[in-house]
Amino acid sequence: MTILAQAIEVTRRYGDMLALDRVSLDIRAGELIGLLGPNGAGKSTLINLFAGLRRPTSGTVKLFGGSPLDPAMRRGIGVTPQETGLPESLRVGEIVDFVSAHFRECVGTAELLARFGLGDFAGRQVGGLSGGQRRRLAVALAFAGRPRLVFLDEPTTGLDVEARRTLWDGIRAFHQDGGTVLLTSHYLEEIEALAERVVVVGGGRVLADDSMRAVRDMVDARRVSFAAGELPELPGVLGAERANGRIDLLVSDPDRLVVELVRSGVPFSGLEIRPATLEEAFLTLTSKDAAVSGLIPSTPGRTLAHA
Ligand SMILES: Nc1ncnc2c1ncn2[C@@H]1O[C@H](COP(=O)(O)OP(=O)(O)OP(=O)(O)O)[C@@H](O)[C@H]1O
Repeated sequence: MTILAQAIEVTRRYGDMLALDRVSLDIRAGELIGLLGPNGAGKSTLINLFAGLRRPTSGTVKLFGGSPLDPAMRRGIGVTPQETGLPESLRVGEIVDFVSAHFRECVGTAELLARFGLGDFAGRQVGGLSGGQRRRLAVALAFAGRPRLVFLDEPTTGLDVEARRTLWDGIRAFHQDGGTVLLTSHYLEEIEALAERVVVVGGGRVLADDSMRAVRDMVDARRVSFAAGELPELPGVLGAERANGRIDLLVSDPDRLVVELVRSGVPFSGLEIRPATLEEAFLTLTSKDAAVSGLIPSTPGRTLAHA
């Protein structure tokens, strides 16, 4: 499959802050990729690099085989940043016309607005739109110039359920026509609804890169926590941490773990079992401490991206 955009061993620093640390990622034609990660993980930075808005400190970023700094390459992409300021006094239709005028081919104002549920608002001033309508307009603008590749940074933050679904439909329609999308989100359900491939970033690194299904399986983990001394080898442990006298084990089958723990005869107390959050699951799975602590043998899942 054709690679449309590529990050190769990309590092980006802001002063002392390491926002991206040797990240490699290929975006192939026709993919709908969900980029998932906690605040500050480096998602926006990665989009800004692909969009030519920032340069890497080291490593290479390619867009359509060329440089993202080249306007000819950038004309093939559409971007909606996390925050957009649209002129309040312009009408919705005028803004779409203005953006479209920058591209050789465009979707057309009426069709674009209809796709994003804004068909009735072409004549309305932006100042008269609700927050959700503005956000939908900002996302629609990324598609105005018939891009091959679209980057959407948290497209649905702040939208109600109906507006979110309308926006998802617009994104899906573009994808079904062969378009390629990379979108970021904090919401697993959003990534689940849209993406086929999921890239999880944390602390500036790619922590996992796999199909939605494989990532879902990884996240279906439970955290079993208790106080104990040295542990024997226990089955099905995906990750382990020891802090403040307690041991935290990330497991897919907590019942089996507890049975084996009792069987081992190791004294323990204060047993707690709770679902692992997405963030916890990935951070624990990739925790170097778990592997080197000697607490238990650590066997990272096959889907993990290795350092
Ligand atoms: N212009 C900047 N100057 C200094 N530090 C920055 C700048 N932009 C980003 N950072 C830092 O780089 C890190 C990555 O930021 P980035 O915005 O890429 O993360 P993110 O995953 O998009 O986060 P969020 O989900 O909160 O939007 C953060 O620690 C952030 O504070």
